[in-house]
Amino acid sequence: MMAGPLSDFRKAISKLSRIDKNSADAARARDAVLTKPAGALGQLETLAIWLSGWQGKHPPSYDHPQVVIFAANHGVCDQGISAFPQEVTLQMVGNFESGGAAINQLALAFGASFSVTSLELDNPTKDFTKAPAMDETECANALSTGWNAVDENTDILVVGEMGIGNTTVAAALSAAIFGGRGTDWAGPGTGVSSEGIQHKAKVIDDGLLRHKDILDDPLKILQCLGGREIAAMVGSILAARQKHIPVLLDGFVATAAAAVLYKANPESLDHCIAAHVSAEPGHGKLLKAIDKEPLLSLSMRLGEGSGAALALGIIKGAVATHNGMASFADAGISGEKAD
Ligand SMILES: Cc1cc2ncn([C@H]3O[C@H](COP(=O)(O)O)[C@@H](O)[C@H]3O)c2cc1C
Ligand SMILES: O=C(O)c1cccnc1
Repeated sequence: MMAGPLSDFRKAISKLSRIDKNSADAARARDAVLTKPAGALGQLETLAIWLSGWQGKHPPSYDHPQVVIFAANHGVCDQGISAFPQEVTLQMVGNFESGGAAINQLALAFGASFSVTSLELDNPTKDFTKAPAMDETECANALSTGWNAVDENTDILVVGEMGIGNTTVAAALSAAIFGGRGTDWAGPGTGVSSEGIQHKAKVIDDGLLRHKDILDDPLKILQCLGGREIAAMVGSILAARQKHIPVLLDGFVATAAAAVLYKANPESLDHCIAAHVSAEPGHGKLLKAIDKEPLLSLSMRLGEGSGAALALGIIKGAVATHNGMASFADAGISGEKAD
């Protein structure tokens, strides 16, 4: 094993916690006796069983849902790859702090705690077409920030981001991890034109070429082509795994963070559900590559954890029905007729 700033994270990825089969079995057994035809609550049933297994307890809980979002700036914005200027990242952090963003309202609607963590907004990462975006220590620090943001008593975690330029970064990571060129993964993001998308694709190709020698190492891909908020999301998803906390994945950018872990160890996302598929065209493709079916498809394309926060409502419904419904025996209702 390579020593160095990233080695603790490499170790964590190679020693993942496992699902608690006893809790999942207990949930499956209770699900089978609830007052409904078998399977009639569809994915709400499988979600309750999945939650129990990954929370490592039965019944599953929805007492402390947590939304964590991370904000950072990207040197690759110098290449003119976003419809918005970089200062919007800081301005939106102000909006998150005063409760005015979409994610604030969604977290509030589903009773989740909310925090935003800024990662050196006045010190963008390096332009990945010219140099590694981060050095190993910077990348490890961002991973640690994400790791430490996850509360011990969280029962379901949403991770999200704010960082002008980060759909270009997510597309570069996707291409580095799963192959293809910039045109396969670049999309409009905040709203660049079709020429803008072509330009993004070229910038991504330049980055892939510059870093061609490290493309077999997912954490080096993160360091060279990623960003601080994306590394922080990687750290949070990994911390959640070690703390037995299931995770809802958001859009293209959050899923690109998750894909770094998938590339390192495909089992590392078993505690994660894809909450939605974003309208950003690369996202559906990326979900297929990590073998995840999204719960929702609502043409959202915001980031901030917004699609994942919306899916908290589904998780809340799954826990409420699983934990609160009567069994056939309790309610004195006749079971299914024998053939
Ligand atoms: C006002 C505003 C609020 C946002 N909230 C999330 N994003 C999203 O858009 C950005 C990525 O798009 P691109 O790669 O095209 O820059 C990220 O900050 C992402 O979180 C926003 C973008 C804007 C402009
Ligand atoms: O799907 C996303 O994560 C996304 C899409 C557009 C802009 N920002 C984020």
